[in-house]
Amino acid sequence: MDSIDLRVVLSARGLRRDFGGFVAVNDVDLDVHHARIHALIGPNGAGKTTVFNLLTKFLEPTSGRIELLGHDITRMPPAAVARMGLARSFQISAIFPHLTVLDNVRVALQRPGGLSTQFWRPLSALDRLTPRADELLDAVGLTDVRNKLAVDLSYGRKRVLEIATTLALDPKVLLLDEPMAGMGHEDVGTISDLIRSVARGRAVLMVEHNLSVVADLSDWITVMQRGKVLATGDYPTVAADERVKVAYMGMEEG
Ligand SMILES: Nc1ncnc2c1ncn2[C@@H]1O[C@H](COP(=O)(O)OP(=O)(O)OP(=O)(O)O)[C@@H](O)[C@H]1O
Repeated sequence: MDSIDLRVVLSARGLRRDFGGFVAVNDVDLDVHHARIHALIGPNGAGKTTVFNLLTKFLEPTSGRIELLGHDITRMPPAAVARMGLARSFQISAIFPHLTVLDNVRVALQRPGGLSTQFWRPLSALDRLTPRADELLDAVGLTDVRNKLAVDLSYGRKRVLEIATTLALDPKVLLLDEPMAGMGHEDVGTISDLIRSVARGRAVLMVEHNLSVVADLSDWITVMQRGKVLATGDYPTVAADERVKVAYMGMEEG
């Protein structure tokens, strides 16, 4: 097997987070591989968002260890982890609605590490970033709306723009929070294609409720329930797991 493709870029061991007496994440092990799409799924309240918050260091783990690209990041601040190559794509709130699509990407390109936007720089100072911004817009299919205000884009394309601003950081690992939330049928196809293409050069870990998208996109799946890993494997393996079927019984598919 190809050692590069199978490289573990992000891993967690024995990850735990307590809130008062409540254990939201309990002894979670996770390995995220370069150039693979890994889905984190599970019923509401399973602990998926808390795992994301722990991996990005928005929350401190109660115990356990997290490694990014072979470095222990367990006690590192979020900005340092972002600079090392871990990016999280939020929902569309992360874009500037009254800047153009191009300027949103150019602003994103001038903030290495992503967390310290330098607002005082005039936009004209961003001119040198235009070629790279155009490349990114082309890669995500937004060239035709490059000069539109972000606020005027459809919901789906706002989400694409938001992902493009995250890709401006050229992350090694991209965490996607429910990329299909609120998407219409057409947009689901567009975003799926985009996720596939961005995963060629980096690891993608996504929380997603839409199980047909998970089945279609994921190379590997971790199923959580009540804070713990219930099952892990490829889609056919976890879909055939009796414990997973029971966990999902009565739960509506996205
Ligand atoms: N800051 C907090 N304080 C107390 N409890 C919390 C906190 N954050 C999360 N929890 C609890 O931890 C559990 C896991 O929540 P989490 O949001 O991680 O689940 P989830 O799998 O992302 O759920 P959903 O699919 O509904 O988003 C829930 O019971 C939640 O109420």
